[in-house]
Amino acid sequence: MDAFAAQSPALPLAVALSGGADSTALLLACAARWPGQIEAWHVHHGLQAAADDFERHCAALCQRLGVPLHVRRVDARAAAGQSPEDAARRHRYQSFDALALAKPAREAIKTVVIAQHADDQVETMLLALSRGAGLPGLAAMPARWRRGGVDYARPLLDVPGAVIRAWLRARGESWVEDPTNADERLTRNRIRARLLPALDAVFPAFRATFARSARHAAEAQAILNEVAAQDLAVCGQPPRLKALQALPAPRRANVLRHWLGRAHAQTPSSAQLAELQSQIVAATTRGHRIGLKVGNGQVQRQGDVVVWVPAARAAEAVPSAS
Ligand SMILES: Nc1ncnc2c1ncn2[C@@H]1O[C@H](COP(=O)(O)OP(=O)(O)OP(=O)(O)O)[C@@H](O)[C@H]1O
Repeated sequence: MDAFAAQSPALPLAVALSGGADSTALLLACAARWPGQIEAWHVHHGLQAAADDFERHCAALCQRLGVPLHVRRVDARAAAGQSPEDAARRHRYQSFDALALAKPAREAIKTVVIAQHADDQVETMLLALSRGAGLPGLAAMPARWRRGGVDYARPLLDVPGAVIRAWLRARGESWVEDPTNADERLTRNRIRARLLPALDAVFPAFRATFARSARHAAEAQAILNEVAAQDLAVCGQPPRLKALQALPAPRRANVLRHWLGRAHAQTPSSAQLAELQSQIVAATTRGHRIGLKVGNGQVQRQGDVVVWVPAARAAEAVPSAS
């Protein structure tokens, strides 16, 4: 299991250690490969009774390996309308940001490694497909990205989960089993328990082929982002109505999505984008208004341009037309 064969990460490196099988294996592999250059980061979510077991396992493992362990405690309870997994992930990355900042520059961690594997990637793609996601969703999890001046990597992304567990067992290593993994009320767990065995039976190479599709989707999305940036430069910010009307429909959708995402952190649904497109195309005279609720605000026409205004200001200006 040489997860770093393709590219050596910048050191020193932190392993995001949950105490589960995958990150336990990743820590063991990293500590053997780069002794003295590794530390472990553990986030105590405080969500389940098992959280203390996870922390104890991490502490014992790190002590045995001589790896410094940094633990952060968070209250990762989900806000209204937020899934518990999303809340935990958000708190986790905020903790990683804080841990990355906690060091003086000369000792700064250069790379953080996360232990998601090939099965996790397939599950993420299937979840995206089930929601009718576009390319960004189908691209699933990137193998590398940058956040807060630190490189993040998922070196196990091509390794099947069963290979990781077999590797641990062969070494007599233990880990903590997350009790929620068996809970089939969670869609991801149903996918793991029911769909992956079926896929294995029909398409034995599905992990590799799905991963290839995810990479194709990520590459195609990168090109679409470039085209959108170029089109937005031509349309201006906020975009001019006439310039938007001159674009073919798929490129107009692409640039609108890009503009709303980058400039306003809003993600329109497919239905909203289709409605916005028809309002833009129909606005051929000065008198035509545009008004459509998107996220927590509204897209409106202001003279020659299209703007997005937050809900409070939208209410003052134009009555909602959506
Ligand atoms: N509490 C945590 N503290 C630090 N890192 C975490 C924590 N939870 C998850 N991670 C990191 O994020 C990755 C994905 O988390 P996820 O919850 O999807 O998997 P997991 O089942 O906990 O994985 P693992 O088998 O490694 O524990 C983990 O492999 C680990 O690298």
